[in-house]
Amino acid sequence: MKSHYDLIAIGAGSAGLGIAIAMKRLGFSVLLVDRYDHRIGGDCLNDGCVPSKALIHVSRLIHNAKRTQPFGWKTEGKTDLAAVMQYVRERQDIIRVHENADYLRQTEGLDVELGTAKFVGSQEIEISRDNQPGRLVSARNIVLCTGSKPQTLTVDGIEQVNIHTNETLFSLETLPERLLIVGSGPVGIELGQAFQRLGSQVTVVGAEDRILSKELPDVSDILQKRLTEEGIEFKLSRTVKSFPHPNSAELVLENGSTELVEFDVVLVAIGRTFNFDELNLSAAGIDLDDKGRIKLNDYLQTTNEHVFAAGDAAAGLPAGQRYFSHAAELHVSTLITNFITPGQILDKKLSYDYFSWVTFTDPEVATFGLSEDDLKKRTISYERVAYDFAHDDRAVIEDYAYAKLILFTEPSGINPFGTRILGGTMIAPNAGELAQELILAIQKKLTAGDFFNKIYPYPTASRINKSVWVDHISDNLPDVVKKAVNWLY
Ligand SMILES: Cc1cc2nc3c(=O)[nH]c(=O)nc-3n(C[C@H](O)[C@H](O)[C@H](O)COP(=O)(O)OP(=O)(O)OC[C@H]3O[C@@H](n4cnc5c(N)ncnc54)[C@H](O)[C@@H]3O)c2cc1C
Ligand SMILES: NC(=O)c1ccc[n+]([C@@H]2O[C@H](COP(=O)([O-])OP(=O)(O)OC[C@H]3O[C@@H](n4cnc5c(N)ncnc54)[C@H](O)[C@@H]3O)[C@@H](O)[C@H]2O)c1
Repeated sequence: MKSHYDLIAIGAGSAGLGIAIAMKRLGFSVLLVDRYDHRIGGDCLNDGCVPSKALIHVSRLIHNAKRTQPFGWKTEGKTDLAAVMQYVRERQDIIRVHENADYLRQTEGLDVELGTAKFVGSQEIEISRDNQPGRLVSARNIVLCTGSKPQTLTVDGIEQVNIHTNETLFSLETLPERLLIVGSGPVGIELGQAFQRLGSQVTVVGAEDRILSKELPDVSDILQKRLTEEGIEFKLSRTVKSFPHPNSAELVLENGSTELVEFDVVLVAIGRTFNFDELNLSAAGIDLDDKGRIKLNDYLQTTNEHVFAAGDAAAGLPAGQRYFSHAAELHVSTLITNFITPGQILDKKLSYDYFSWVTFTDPEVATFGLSEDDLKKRTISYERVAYDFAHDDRAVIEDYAYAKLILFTEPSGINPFGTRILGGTMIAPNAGELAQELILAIQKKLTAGDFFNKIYPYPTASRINKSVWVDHISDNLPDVVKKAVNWLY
């Protein structure tokens, strides 16, 4: 193996794999480093997106089977969690066939080194295993793709509790009767619904007064109501004060009063922290900010001009933090564009203006483009257009009339057909798929007229993307336009 590369990627998760493979395919010499072969694929493959979505898939099958009872079917039985986790592992193994060191070496032609990387100079790292002195390698540019790990909960009595994070949860073999989830963000809520559907009694404790606090309150309210109907108990505006007993948690409310909840297993899902401790960042002149994130400029560059960050490790971006596999994809494409663009003046700044994400609950929540907060901060004029699926035939047929689409659009003006979408949120079954057309519309600056003129097969669920405009345009047609068409008739 070489000792100097065009690029070294530290960490082989979504970010590291993405940049290493793309740069190698472009003809650069690339070294990809991760601690162990089985960590290749990072959080997403090993203990994030893939296992959680596989678990959600099985839990949905079980839930849907139970819903056939009113039509004469009898469904009974108990979830065999060992079999469910076996299914999860099998899905991971299928993906792992092309996410492992041998495959990457042989098929992608990458140099892959297994070991822990630490900086020993501004463009030089040492890769060691088992704390033994390791190999020294340098590169023109180094990209930190070291990801994130779960925040730990530090309260009295925690050592006596059967406690898990997303890193250990998927090795459970027996379904907990009572699962206490601390944290009401996407990890807690997605996995909470999955375990409730598998048969656990789930209680969610959240510090804030609503679940999924990064979403609009309208949306989190609808979701919370539906999850409550499925049997999840919510203990919001509360934190865990202590675990006085291996099976009970003392919760503290905002007014200082306390209450006890009983459980068998705890899942902690209270956000993310970073893997910077072993990297010896100071040896390369890489500074952290006061929140422990790597200081970055808009071009994902650290305080060392040859070192960049991507993926969860890039939480210190001026544009804000986004912990998603596809945020890593966006970081990678921005970095590569800038690496191969002549002259810094043409470099692309990282922007989340067209970014989107999906929370894979049932119903799903899809959020895209500029948020209402972004619009207010940037003093951009907008209108809030809300559409209830109660008026949509497909939603009536398939019993999701509770669903909702909220768009932030340009003000209608004299020609409502020319209005464009700026951002929005949808809560509905398959919202993640339904919203893709809206996301493309934002990116390609499509107008209300483009949707209006499209004929959607009846009764496709995506007709909603037109219906919202039909109602909005009808409501906002200026009198002068009505007079003109009446005259023309
Ligand atoms: C339960 C859960 C569900 C999720 N679901 C989704 C989802 O549905 N969709 C979505 O988009 N996102 C989802 N995410 C988020 C997503 O998993 C992460 O944003 C993504 O995996 C981050 O990728 P990354 O490459 O930045 O980091 P990681 O995947 O964490 O990879 C970092 C790698 O760096 C290695 N590393 C760290 N330090 C060193 C070092 N010093 N030397 C060598 N190697 C090192 C680690 O071993 C690791 O393999 C989910 C997260 C969780 C926890
Ligand atoms: N579908 C997806 O794309 C998906 C799914 C899961 C996770 N993720 C990513 O993973 C990241 C991490 O998710 P997460 O849910 O762990 O974190 P999060 O930061 O999004 O949410 C954590 C929640 O826990 C609460 N909390 C913090 N400390 C607490 C305490 N002591 N007691 C009670 N509540 C407490 C916070 O107020 C917050 O609401 C997310 O930001 C998301 O980007 C994405």
